Amino acid sequence: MKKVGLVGWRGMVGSVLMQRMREENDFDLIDPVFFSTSQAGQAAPDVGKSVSVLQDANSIEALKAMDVIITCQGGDYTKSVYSELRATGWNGYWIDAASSLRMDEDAVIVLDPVNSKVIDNALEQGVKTYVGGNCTVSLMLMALGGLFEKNLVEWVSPMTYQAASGGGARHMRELISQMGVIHSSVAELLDDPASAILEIDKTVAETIRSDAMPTDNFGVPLGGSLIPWIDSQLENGQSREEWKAEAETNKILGLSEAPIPVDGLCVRVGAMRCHSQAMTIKLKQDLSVAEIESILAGSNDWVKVIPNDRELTVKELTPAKVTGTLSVPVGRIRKLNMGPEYISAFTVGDQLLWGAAEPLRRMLRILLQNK
Ligand SMILES: NC(=O)C1=CN([C@@H]2O[C@H](COP(=O)(O)OP(=O)(O)OC[C@H]3O[C@@H](n4cnc5c(N)ncnc54)[C@H](OP(=O)(O)O)[C@@H]3O)[C@@H](O)[C@H]2O)C=CC1
Ligand SMILES: N[C@@H](CC(=O)OP(=O)(O)O)C(=O)O
Repeated sequence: MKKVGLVGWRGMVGSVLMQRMREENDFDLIDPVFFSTSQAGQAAPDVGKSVSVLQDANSIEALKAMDVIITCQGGDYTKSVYSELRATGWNGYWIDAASSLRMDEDAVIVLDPVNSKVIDNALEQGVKTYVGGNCTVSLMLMALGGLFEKNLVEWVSPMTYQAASGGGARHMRELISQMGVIHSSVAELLDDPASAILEIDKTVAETIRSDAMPTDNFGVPLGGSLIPWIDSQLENGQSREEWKAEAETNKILGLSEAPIPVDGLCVRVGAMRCHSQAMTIKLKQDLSVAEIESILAGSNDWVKVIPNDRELTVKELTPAKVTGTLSVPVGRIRKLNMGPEYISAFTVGDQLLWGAAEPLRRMLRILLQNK
């Protein structure tokens, strides 16, 4: 059995990965070794078989003994150990959730329901480094994969509504705390049916702007508001999150020589762990909505086309419905007034599942099948 080192397994993305690996009995197929940067020597998690105590995730010697390493520990960890580990001649498979290696020439971005051919090619060529894509990009491609596969997309402009979880566990906690502070500020007024709505609104606005709102993680209020910037600022005016849309989409699809333009604005909203995106798409041909829906629905087992109907849309195409599931609904598909090749679409997906953990465990499965 392959020795598989798991780093970052107790973090937020790592916990979702562990949950999925248990559900799919992945541990039956591997000899797992758990690592930690802070708890070496302590007991490893229970995965239904005997495992050693936690190993030191910074020990190159211990990492070198692995056939495969899966890490959800973050970019700083990758930067601190990856090159040193490779420099020793270690030729194992490195599977990573962090963005640091994504655009490296020697790395492939994995999203096998969309790019299994790119992955198969890379395996044949001996590529040993596989990185999960940015959550927004992976979720867009899970939804629109069929149109890309048939080379029907001239360009896409995704406008995103990204959940708090994209910032990490502390950001999720902060969002809920912010909501609690807002509610507490008007709880008595809410209990009184005769209270004036403008009084409630004024108190809420004052609370959101006040020091009572916990903002250590987001820097500004998110609850009752939104943040139209995600990640760092680039010189061309894009945010880094927006830059990833085109760069990663084309790398995932293997189109870097003739890239498809993908650009839009990324916005943080008060959802917990589902990213949503409203997309304007220019197609290369005038296709009927029925044809488009059929192409999208046929592209993988998780995409689900929601007819452009009010009742169905408000029930099926929301973070509340999708959270914690692998389903990737896409709807609001209609022709736009700009012309017959212009369509809209709206998609929702759990950014911790398809956006982070799931492509990693599936890459491990591909490796295990391959050898
Ligand atoms: N958040 C997201 O949406 C996405 C994140 N990623 C990538 O995954 C990386 C990890 O993200 P995320 O899972 O949010 O990070 P977390 O902060 O939840 O976990 C990272 C590490 O922090 C350490 N840690 C310290 N205290 C605790 C604690 N109380 N509970 C759990 N872990 C603790 C653990 O390492 P140790 O055991 O060594 O102490 C853990 O592996 C990111 O840096 C990013 O590169 C990728 C896609 C999406
Ligand atoms: N930046 C994403 C989450 C993330 O971790 O992205 P990446 O894996 O590209 O760093 C968000 O905030 O929603």
